[in-house]
Amino acid sequence: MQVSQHFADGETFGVYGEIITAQAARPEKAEEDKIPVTILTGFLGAGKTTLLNYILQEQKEKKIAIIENEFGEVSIDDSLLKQEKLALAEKIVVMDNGCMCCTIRGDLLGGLQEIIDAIKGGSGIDQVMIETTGMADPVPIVRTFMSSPEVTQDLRLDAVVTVADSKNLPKRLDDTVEEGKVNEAFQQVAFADKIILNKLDLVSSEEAIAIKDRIRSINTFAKIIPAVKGKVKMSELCNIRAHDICNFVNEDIDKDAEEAPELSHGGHGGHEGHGEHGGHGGHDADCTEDHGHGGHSGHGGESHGGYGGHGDGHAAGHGDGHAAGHGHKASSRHDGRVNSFSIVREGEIVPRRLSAWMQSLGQLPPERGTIYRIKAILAVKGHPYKHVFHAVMDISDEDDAGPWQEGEKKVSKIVFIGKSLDQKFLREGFEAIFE
Ligand SMILES: Nc1nc2c(ncn2[C@@H]2O[C@H](COP(=O)(O)OP(=O)(O)OP(=O)(O)O)[C@@H](O)[C@H]2O)c(=O)[nH]1
Repeated sequence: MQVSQHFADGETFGVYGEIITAQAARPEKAEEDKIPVTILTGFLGAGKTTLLNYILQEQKEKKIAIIENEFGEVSIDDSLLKQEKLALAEKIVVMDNGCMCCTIRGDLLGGLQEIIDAIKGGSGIDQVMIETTGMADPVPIVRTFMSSPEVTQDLRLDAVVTVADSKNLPKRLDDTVEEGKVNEAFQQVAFADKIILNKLDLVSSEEAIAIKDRIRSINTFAKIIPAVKGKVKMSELCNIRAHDICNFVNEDIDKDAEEAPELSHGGHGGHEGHGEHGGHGGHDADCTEDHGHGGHSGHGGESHGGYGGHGDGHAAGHGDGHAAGHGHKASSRHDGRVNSFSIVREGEIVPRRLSAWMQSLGQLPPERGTIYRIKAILAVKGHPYKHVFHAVMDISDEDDAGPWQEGEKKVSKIVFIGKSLDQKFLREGFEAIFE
């Protein structure tokens, strides 16, 4: 399905290749009236169940429904934890199928429908958590969600939250995976809107900082929350509107620059590193829609230089209106397999060029890398509103946020997360859509 966005001057643009959009199927109900859904992901044993139990036991202000999938046998420990959960949750739907990426759609839709029925039946459920045990990445869930108007009529995808094990995540990220397989730890970090850095009691403060930096190098915009035994505030997990792209306008990209001001000296692009681990594939042929990426040696940009900045720093980096692709987060020292970078650019975007560029991104040739996620706020010529764009793999959503204020600098920001991304190519492409 291709979606076009109409601008004041009558120009249109279609975006990002073949797309399933929430916008196309957007139901009438106001977003704030829908029940938020959090996808909880994380490596085996990272502490997802512990976190859920903590929330259910300690923070009872919400009535939570849980969807979880079971894989194989669970330990006695797990069973006990899950029994507790059963007693405390408002409703639990268990999906117990094998290959999640093949069966997710029907199962998940069935589970969500049960919950929607319970909501309509007056259960008072005001939060849904989907626990993704045994699953590499949340994309199939996001995809199912965003392409199912029967679900999005009543529920709204709030955030993908990943529980990371501070002790073991570094090892998992260093794992060499067989050719054609994905390193799941990278996926889980890359697709997160928020990361709960759990088990901090098991590491030194140096190790904690190192893993935080490493997470940041993979995912520029996810907020990282420190935790022990999953003790995080409910407000950190639920109703955070991380998937509400309009909410992104004032956050995310700038936040990163603020966090690392000492790194901010916008002005030069990254140099390329090399990732010997190429693509990754799915479980089987049927899974490739969600997991299949051709295996090939790739190169990934190591990012050096600060995050170009904003406010004054930004003006210094971009004031002359060209300075392509400047300013991005210093990081990605470890490898070029999965990383993120951002571009901030002042000026106005030509709608027709944006259209062509977005479409080309949707069909990025393998040698240019694989885009996992994009978040962007765009200043489009002739368009009075901030245009926001959010893509998870090939699933995208776009909308208008607030209007540009009188005298406000027209600054566009875009963040990419992906594998073996050709930064130079993407930066030049972005630069070329401006007037
Ligand atoms: N030391 C320490 N142990 C923790 C922490 N959080 C969880 N654990 C323990 O880690 C083990 C795994 O925790 P779970 O909550 O079952 O992890 P999970 O991610 O749900 O595991 P799966 O469902 O098997 O993927 C349990 O023994 C927990 O008690 C923590 O912050 N510190």
